[in-house]
Amino acid sequence: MLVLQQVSIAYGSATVVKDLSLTLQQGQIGCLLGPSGCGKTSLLRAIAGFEPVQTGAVVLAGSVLSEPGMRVSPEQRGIGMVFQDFALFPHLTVAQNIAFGLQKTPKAQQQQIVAELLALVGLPTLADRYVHQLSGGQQQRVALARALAPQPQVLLLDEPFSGLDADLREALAQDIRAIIKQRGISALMVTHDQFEAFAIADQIGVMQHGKLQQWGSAYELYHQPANRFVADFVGHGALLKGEVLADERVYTALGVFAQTQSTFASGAAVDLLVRPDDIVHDDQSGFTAKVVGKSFRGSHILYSLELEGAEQVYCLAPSHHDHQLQSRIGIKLELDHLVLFPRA
Ligand SMILES: Nc1ncnc2c1ncn2[C@@H]1O[C@H](COP(=O)(O)OP(=O)(O)OP(=O)(O)O)[C@@H](O)[C@H]1O
Repeated sequence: MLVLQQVSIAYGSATVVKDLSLTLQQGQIGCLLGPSGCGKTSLLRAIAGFEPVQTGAVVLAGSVLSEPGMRVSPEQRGIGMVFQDFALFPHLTVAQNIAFGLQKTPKAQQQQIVAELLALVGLPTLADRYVHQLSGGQQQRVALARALAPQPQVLLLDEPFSGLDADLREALAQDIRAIIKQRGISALMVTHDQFEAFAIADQIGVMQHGKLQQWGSAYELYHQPANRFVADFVGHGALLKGEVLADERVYTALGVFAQTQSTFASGAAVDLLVRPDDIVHDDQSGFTAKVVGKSFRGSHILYSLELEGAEQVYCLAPSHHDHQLQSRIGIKLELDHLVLFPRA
């Protein structure tokens, strides 16, 4: 189990990670998501032992690896790292790259481990190739095998797919998830791409300005975002103005809805999160909206709709529901539960 307890990281006087706590259970895959510069890589580097912590502690399987003034060296942490640019050695073969961290292991055993890992990452015949003779996806598999060779307890991956094209990223993300699960180790990955995080992670952390805004499953982030930032950052959505009525139901331009919990009292001004899949096209509905934008997504079309009163929402409709720009369509808002924020 990897535990971060109120970790802060600073470069000079600039604190770039603040009081960040999270727990990654043994065997779990976590992902850190967040805008550029929010501190994701700094946090990964601190876990790996390349940066000191100013406050708090990094604890792995009950042992403190970092605290202010103390840092176990990166080689002694039992943590493997896969970098964005793969960082493979060009003058070594695939097998030599994988064996790089095994110098204290007897040769025969090294060969066995390399063969096992090459099979695991699906490259059993490429042991003698050099890096320049491999595709990007193959290089990333070799980088993964090299990081796994010393049998780390935790694997850290910093944007491991960013140099690869979209189709390959998705396939590789699935494969890497399966490989990590097969080894039973924990992994923490940094990515810019939320769909990649959804595909690979058990738990996702959303960071902003060095702070962890929420740590939860993809489902929780999407359906129960902790705050506006997470609501906006994860998935598509719009905020609809609402007023809480005397009976605590919420009045909006698309109807009146009961609060899931009575969080907001009568008279409160709120914003209701509306996801594109919450809006359903229905010509029988008493509510209509004007089509002001349209984006074809293959099986679906994402519509931007303008309501009476100029508020905008999105609607994800099956792609045979083909409506013209500027036309008016009937819609209804179908909500399982309400996600409400106090009006900004
Ligand atoms: N070695 C360093 N010295 C000084 N400042 C640094 C150093 N490394 C990073 N920073 C700063 O720390 C902040 C966090 O950077 P970090 O690389 O951790 O963010 P990130 O979320 O990984 O960003 P990106 O998604 O763009 O890679 C940024 O403001 C960055 O400029």
